[in-house]
Amino acid sequence: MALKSFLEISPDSHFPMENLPYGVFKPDESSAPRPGVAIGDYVLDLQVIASAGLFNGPILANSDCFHQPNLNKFLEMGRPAWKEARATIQKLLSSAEPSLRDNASLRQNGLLPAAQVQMLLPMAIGDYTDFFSSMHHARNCGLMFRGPENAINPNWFHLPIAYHGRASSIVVSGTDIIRPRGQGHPSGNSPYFGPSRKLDFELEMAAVVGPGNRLGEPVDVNEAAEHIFGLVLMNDWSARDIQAWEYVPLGPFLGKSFGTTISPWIVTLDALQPFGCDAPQQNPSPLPYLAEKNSKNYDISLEVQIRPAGEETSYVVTRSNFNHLYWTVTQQLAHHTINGCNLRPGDLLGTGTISGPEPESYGCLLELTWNGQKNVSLGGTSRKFLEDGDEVIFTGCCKGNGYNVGFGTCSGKIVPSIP
Ligand SMILES: O=C(O)/C=C/C(=O)CC(=O)CC(=O)O
Ligand SMILES: [Ca+2]
Ligand SMILES: [Mg+2]
Repeated sequence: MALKSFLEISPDSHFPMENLPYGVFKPDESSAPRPGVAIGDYVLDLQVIASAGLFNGPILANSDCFHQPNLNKFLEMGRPAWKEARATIQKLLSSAEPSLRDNASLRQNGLLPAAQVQMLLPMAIGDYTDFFSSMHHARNCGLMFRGPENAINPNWFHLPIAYHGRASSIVVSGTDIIRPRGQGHPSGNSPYFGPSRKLDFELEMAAVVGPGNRLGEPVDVNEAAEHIFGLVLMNDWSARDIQAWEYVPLGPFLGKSFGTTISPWIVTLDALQPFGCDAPQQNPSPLPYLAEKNSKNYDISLEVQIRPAGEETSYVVTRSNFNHLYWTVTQQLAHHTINGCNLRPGDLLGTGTISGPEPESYGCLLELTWNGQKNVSLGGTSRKFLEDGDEVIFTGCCKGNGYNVGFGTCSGKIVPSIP
């Protein structure tokens, strides 16, 4: 049974009372960024709510965490603060609670139509790491880049492989992506330099780090969930021609670092809790430091649409699910810290491309077109890789009984390379 708010919330909304995702926004161009929570078609301004003294629980009453231009301070406070904030906001928005419902001026200042505000990156991201945790994606990339002999390296089944990404070029949904220029090396030819000819998306999600750990003090895998505030949708834009030529032996560099897009709303692990499901059986069993008492994934349906340049209509090119990940986000986080590496509040851990087993569930054009050998159809037109003007739109949603816990969208449009 859905929780009841005094606000009218459509049953199709991604943002009912059960969700309450956090973001950062500006009410208008001239105002300062502040934290907010999405509720139906509105954004609840947490700075206004805090200034009105309505965060009156023991942890948040005297905190300035919602008077900040990003969520980092709140992320650092950890799960007790997150739980207190969620309980307070759920109560404030409920149909039975008068303090906001019956206060017209507070509603006027504190509840803004989502369509009118400008969303920003929700946190300052110090470091960004991208994992490689879908077995289907690993196998498909391996087949294309390395051949059938060693499509998946033996180490893949023993540890969550990752590379260090570039934090400075992470942008919020809606930001244009400039087609990168770089070197490619078609087989049998000399390298060329120019605009990427094989620009791709990668369907991913990412974990937002909470308190983090001190340098030299790893996080236990069974406590790793306490360090994850929530998840966002993520597009790890990838230039496949640049990547294929540069990545041996050190891994992704300029083929990935030109841009990564995340959705503006962080859906908390607390909101995702009802959608937890068993993670895949791991064979061989992981080493003890990666063995979880409770190995959990989430049932999150994911979809990618492309709106071709100059068209109003967008077309679904793939459907996948977060539960296809072989390595869980908690294993990823524990593994990241096992050598003593410190994670800090606001760090971003990409899951890796989330491909499922069927060709209709592959998470990037490289796999969907098998490196340009076939086309994906977009109504009257088709693509091997992205063209200038194409907009790529990700959505993610958990289906509850009579409600959704959704992520909204994560989108970006390709604009031409600089001349
Ligand atoms: O197989 C490779 O060499 C690399 C493939 C990727 O592009 C992987 C990557 O960015 C990680 C991921 O998204 O799973
Ligand atoms: Ca990736
Ligand atoms: Mg990227």
